[in-house]
Amino acid sequence: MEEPVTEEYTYIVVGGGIAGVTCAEHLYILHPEAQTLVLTATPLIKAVTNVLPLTKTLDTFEVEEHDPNTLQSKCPSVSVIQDCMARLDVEKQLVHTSAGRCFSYQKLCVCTGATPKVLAERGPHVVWLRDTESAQQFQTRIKDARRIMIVGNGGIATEMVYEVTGVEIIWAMKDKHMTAHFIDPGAAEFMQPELIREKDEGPTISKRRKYTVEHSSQISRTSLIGGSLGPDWHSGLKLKGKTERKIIMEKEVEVKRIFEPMEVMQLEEAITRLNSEEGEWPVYVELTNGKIYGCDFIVSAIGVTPNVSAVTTGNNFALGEDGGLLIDEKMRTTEKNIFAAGDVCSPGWQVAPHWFQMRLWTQARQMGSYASKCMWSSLAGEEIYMDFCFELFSHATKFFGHKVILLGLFNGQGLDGKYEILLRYTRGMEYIKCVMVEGRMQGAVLIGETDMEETFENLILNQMDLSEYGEDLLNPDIDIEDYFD
Ligand SMILES: Cc1cc2nc3c(=O)[nH]c(=O)nc-3n(C[C@H](O)[C@H](O)[C@H](O)COP(=O)(O)OP(=O)(O)OC[C@H]3O[C@@H](n4cnc5c(N)ncnc54)[C@H](O)[C@@H]3O)c2cc1C
Ligand SMILES: NC(=O)C1=CN([C@@H]2O[C@H](COP(=O)(O)OP(=O)(O)OC[C@H]3O[C@@H](n4cnc5c(N)ncnc54)[C@H](OP(=O)(O)O)[C@@H]3O)[C@@H](O)[C@H]2O)C=CC1
Repeated sequence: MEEPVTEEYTYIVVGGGIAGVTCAEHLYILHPEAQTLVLTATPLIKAVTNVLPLTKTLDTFEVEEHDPNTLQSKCPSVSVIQDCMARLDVEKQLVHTSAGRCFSYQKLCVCTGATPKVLAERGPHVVWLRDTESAQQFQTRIKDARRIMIVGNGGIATEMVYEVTGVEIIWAMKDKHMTAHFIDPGAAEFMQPELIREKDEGPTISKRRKYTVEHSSQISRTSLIGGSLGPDWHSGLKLKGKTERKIIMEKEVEVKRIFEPMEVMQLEEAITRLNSEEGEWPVYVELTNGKIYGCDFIVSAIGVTPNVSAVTTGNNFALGEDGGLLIDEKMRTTEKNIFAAGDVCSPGWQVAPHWFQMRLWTQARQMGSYASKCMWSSLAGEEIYMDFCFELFSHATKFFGHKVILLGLFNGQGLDGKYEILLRYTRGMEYIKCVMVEGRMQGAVLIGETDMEETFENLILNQMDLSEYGEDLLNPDIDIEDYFD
């Protein structure tokens, strides 16, 4: 067979999500004369807009889906090609694609994101949420649903429980309290009243410029490589079932078995555990606490796995414990001239005491930006220093309609339970938690319009001894910003 012609690029970025697009945009700023290729499996790419700095390490921003031309017209030396990286030849520095094309690079950045982990017993009744296509499928299924089961206790489960109306939801979680992946039991209790409230149904106005992927065959449902959605995944969707909203939380459980109706009816012992008024459901789930629920479908919201297979096949990349591409402090993988950023990577450097990885939009953007500097500097022979954003974990989001800001070791991560907590709590208004070790602030959770994020960010970063202030640190009558800003 004839070898394809090799098309030459200085930089290749694989992936059109936040990490990849940010990396390409910043490569253009740093090195506009270089030819950069963004190779992406999806027809639409992500773009960050309306960036508003909240603190030194924290921005709020919106993410839109765009036609690739938008990036190409903004950054003329950046080309976007919709194709899938099928094989990577690290020796010859070549990327081979599914369409049979071949590209050479001097520096490559892998930004292929992550794929949802799906319950082991996946089948036609198990769905997940990752990209535009899976969100649309969820919308289609929810409209005829009376009861669904959501499995997981992280970001997606939390947002889905809040956004979906007109359906009975069984929320099955491993933990003792909801949203444990992000918040502590106190904060969960603060949010609890919103759980039972039926969310106002405003008009479904899409904040995101909406593009419909017309040819769903372009990405097969099983390939799981669509670009990841973000905070506004629900805007523009109608997420209403056909009954009354009701939430049943099943805590400290996992899924034991998933049954088809025929199978469950054959199990006499199972029938006795079913609620007699239930009638027939398309699928049944047995939980580890012995309960069996019938439902219309199951949502698997149990986290993500880095999407590394396209690069690891035939190569020897070192991987982190969670299966991501291991990267050093210059975002380099263990293969020459190959960098990685976003959900696909696992930081292998000695991270700062108040930073850790969470696979979030914010970090995908920060890593994409820093990776571009690392790629450029390694080509130009320039010295660069680690970006300041890796000094402090910070995340701004919304849960149950409340603004949530997480800073540093906000859940005492890595402190082995050896910390004190300072708390200020006004029901329905605000929840402020500080994690303290020997009078120094290590992390904070801020829920509501607290306006404390900048002050607390400084206090965590500068590790000032706050012992003398004791609980007055959160005294609402003392304006601590005057002391510490
Ligand atoms: C429903 C949902 C809600 C979320 N909400 C939030 C939130 O509120 N806040 C937050 O901070 N984070 C949120 N996240 C997480 C956040 O979206 C991700 O962490 C972030 O988008 C990851 O960006 P990425 O660029 O690393 O990967 P992705 O966005 O997944 O992009 C990966 C890209 O690589 C491409 N690709 C994959 N394989 C190949 C290949 N072989 N060849 C070519 N291209 C390939 C894909 O097509 C895609 O374009 C949410 C995630 C989901 C699913
Ligand atoms: N507002 C935000 O910031 C949002 C962020 N996201 C991000 O999108 C990505 C996908 O979200 P999501 O899927 O919710 O993932 P998350 O990583 O947020 O949460 C996954 C949850 O599932 C639990 N889990 C893992 N395995 C099982 C299992 N077999 N059975 C039951 N529960 C299990 C985890 O528990 P454990 O940790 O104990 O393993 C954890 O509570 C994540 O990177 C997330 O951070 C998504 C939506 C909103």
